[in-house]
Amino acid sequence: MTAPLLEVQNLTVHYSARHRRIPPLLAVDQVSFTLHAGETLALVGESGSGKSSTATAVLMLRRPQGGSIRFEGHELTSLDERALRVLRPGIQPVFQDPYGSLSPRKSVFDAIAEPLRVQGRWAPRTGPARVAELLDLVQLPGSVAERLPQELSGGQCQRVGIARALASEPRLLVLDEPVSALDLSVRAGIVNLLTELRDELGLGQLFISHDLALVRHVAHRVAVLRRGRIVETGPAREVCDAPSHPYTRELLSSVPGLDRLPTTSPPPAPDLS
Ligand SMILES: Nc1ncnc2c1ncn2[C@@H]1O[C@H](COP(=O)(O)OP(=O)(O)OP(=O)(O)O)[C@@H](O)[C@H]1O
Repeated sequence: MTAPLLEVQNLTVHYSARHRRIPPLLAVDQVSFTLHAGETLALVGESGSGKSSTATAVLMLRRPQGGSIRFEGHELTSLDERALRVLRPGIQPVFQDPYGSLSPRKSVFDAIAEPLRVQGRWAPRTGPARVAELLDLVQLPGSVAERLPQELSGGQCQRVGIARALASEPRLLVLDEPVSALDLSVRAGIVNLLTELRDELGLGQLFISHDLALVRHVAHRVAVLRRGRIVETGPAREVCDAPSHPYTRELLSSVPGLDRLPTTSPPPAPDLS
């Protein structure tokens, strides 16, 4: 079996209270999981369970107070900012709010070109062609390049956010509720795009969601977080169809229409050989 793309062990995240007599809030408590290339691992749990704090630590946007995060064999928690800057392109986020993650004053072209320029991968001859290629990869017409984010629909804007993430040639995408701010009618298109990109490019995906019906559809494995701890983990279909922890059952009972979802075959397991 190949080494995991991402290996998180005993991850711990605290937030200090403003008042020093109040103990720090333990948002993530000894969380461990692995993720392979080509695999989607979903982190689910109700609001405040520690999903985004885990994502923020994996992205190294905030250093955790304890535990280990290994990405492609590098221990991220022991690296300084300079060393992290070299590895950061490999782990890219896609956030919930498609408009909020793009500058309102930058055209789609500039938004996608920016990471290429910052990472020294821009050349006048090849740069524009790479932007066109990335737009094509997220199934947007080249004509959107000159538009501003506010001239796009939410779904188109999220596709631009994904293209911008892909510009860094990541191996891991951290998807923090990537469709929950979108109209129901466009969610399936974005979810299918993410799945196609995962399979085509062999990306690992850490898929954060409170929506178990969606997770059942897109993820290979799921880890259920409750108050910062993983209470249940396993293949997504097994956890969603026959949960063993009462908290997972409670989460599932609040999913409308889960029983009406089409019983399609589960996503093929990634090749871990
Ligand atoms: N910057 C912060 N400062 C202090 N406490 C925080 C901060 N960010 C998160 N928390 C707290 O940490 C806990 C976990 O929050 P987190 O945002 O990770 O959960 P979540 O599962 O992602 O929730 P949601 O689905 O609402 O985003 C919560 O109690 C939250 O109030």
